[in-house]
Amino acid sequence: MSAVERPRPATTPPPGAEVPVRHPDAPAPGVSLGAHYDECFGCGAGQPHGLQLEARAGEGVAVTAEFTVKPAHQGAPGLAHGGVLATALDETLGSLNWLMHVITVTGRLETDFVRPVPVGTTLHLDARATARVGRKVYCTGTGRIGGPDGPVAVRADALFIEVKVDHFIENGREEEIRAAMADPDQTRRARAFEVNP
Ligand SMILES: CCCCCCCC/C=C\CCCCCCCC(=O)SCCNC(=O)CCNC(=O)[C@H](O)C(C)(C)COP(=O)(O)OP(=O)(O)OC[C@H]1O[C@@H](n2cnc3c(N)ncnc32)[C@H](O)[C@@H]1OP(=O)(O)O
Repeated sequence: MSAVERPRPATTPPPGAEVPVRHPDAPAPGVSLGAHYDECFGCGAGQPHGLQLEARAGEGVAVTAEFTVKPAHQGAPGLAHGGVLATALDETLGSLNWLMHVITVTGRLETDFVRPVPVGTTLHLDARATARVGRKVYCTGTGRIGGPDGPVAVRADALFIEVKVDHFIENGREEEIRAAMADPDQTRRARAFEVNP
């Protein structure tokens, strides 16, 4: 059965799944992860209306992040759009890549919207990987308001799938791929994750 035909929520790890392992070269807890791509809508500085989310390494295979909701992120008047909040969770979960030194992309993202999030609010996010099975990484995250220990406003369970750099080279629009490949830092960062001892 192909992935799109799957009838069941697939974000619950099966029995016997491996425990995710923190890579020995993962950034130390508290260290900022930086953007994986400057033009990323989630974390890049090159997107003025993007989320410009800043994530940092946590303990184990976990990260924390903050994102402040701007007027450009509204759905209803004065409130964050749900898709933007899902993006914040997606980006935070995606940054777990840095802790495991793998490249993964979102296969499935299940989001609960628990409380409305007003413009100007800083969303305090955390994410952790809970299990791995082959190329599949199971992970979970929350976004809180009012502080890192504040009430949960959004949460997500997700399934990320490991890919190689070729996934981007083969599927991305040519002009951006060419520019990324011409940037030695970008290429080095991406390729480094393919070697996963
Ligand atoms: C020099 C160039 C420089 C490049 C630099 C790049 C740097 C990048 C660095 C870091 C990037 C991080 C970016 C983070 C951004 C935030 C995260 C996002 O928003 S990512 C974007 C949104 N996601 C997608 O666009 C995926 C689109 N989907 C796909 O491409 C494919 O469907 C893919 C790769 C996910 C899977 O396709 P398959 O053909 O490789 O593999 P199959 O066999 O279908 O799946 C593998 C296993 O996963 C399950 N699976 C896949 N999708 C599933 C789903 N939706 N639900 C349940 N299971 C699923 C399958 O059933 C299979 O499981 P079984 O091994 O048989 O047990």
